[in-house]
Amino acid sequence: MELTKLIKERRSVHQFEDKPVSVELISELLDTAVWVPNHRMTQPWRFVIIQGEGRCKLADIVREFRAAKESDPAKAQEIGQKLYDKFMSVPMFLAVVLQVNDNPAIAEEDYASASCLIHNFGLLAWEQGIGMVWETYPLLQLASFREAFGVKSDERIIGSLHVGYPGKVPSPQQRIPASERLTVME
Ligand SMILES: Cc1cc2nc3c(=O)[nH]c(=O)nc-3n(C[C@H](O)[C@H](O)[C@H](O)COP(=O)(O)O)c2cc1C
Repeated sequence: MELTKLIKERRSVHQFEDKPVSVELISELLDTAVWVPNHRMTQPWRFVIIQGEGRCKLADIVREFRAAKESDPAKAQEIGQKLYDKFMSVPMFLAVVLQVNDNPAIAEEDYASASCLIHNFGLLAWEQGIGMVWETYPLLQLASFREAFGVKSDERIIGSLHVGYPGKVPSPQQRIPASERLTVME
């Protein structure tokens, strides 16, 4: 697909077909996605995929986490179950894990570089007919959620990517043209 079209037509996908995604394909796409600019070439990332039955553990954690916020047990059960079902409807969870750098300047550069990587991956996936959404929900800081992905204490999950074949593609949200925000100085 032409790059301009790919960039403009990619959407964040929230609803997926009940169809597995090939780990081999995702691994190949990630091998391409890592060709990002990366100051100091720290390459601080790694990736963890949870799919299939493995999703039950995540869905359980989410159900418990959300239900604990409700005082009414019936409401807790209902909302918790809704989230459980939502998580089970995601074919693949792909956590992007960064080694935390103690130097704030390097940590910021690392995050910038990893963001490029995630967008690369989103575009490459879209080209293959696969959708994703980059999720940054508070669960990323939850000990049980981090444990489920095998994240170590000096690591950070910067995104839980929900990946799958789109069940529904959202309408585009219009962008303000950059030309309206452009200042040229001579
Ligand atoms: C750093 C970052 C974090 C995001 N976190 C979430 C999130 O937690 N939940 C969500 O639904 N979408 C999240 N998104 C996706 C945006 O909501 C989405 O990109 C935006 O609505 C524009 O839609 P589009 O990607 O389809 O153009 C995130 C995007 C970025 C770049």
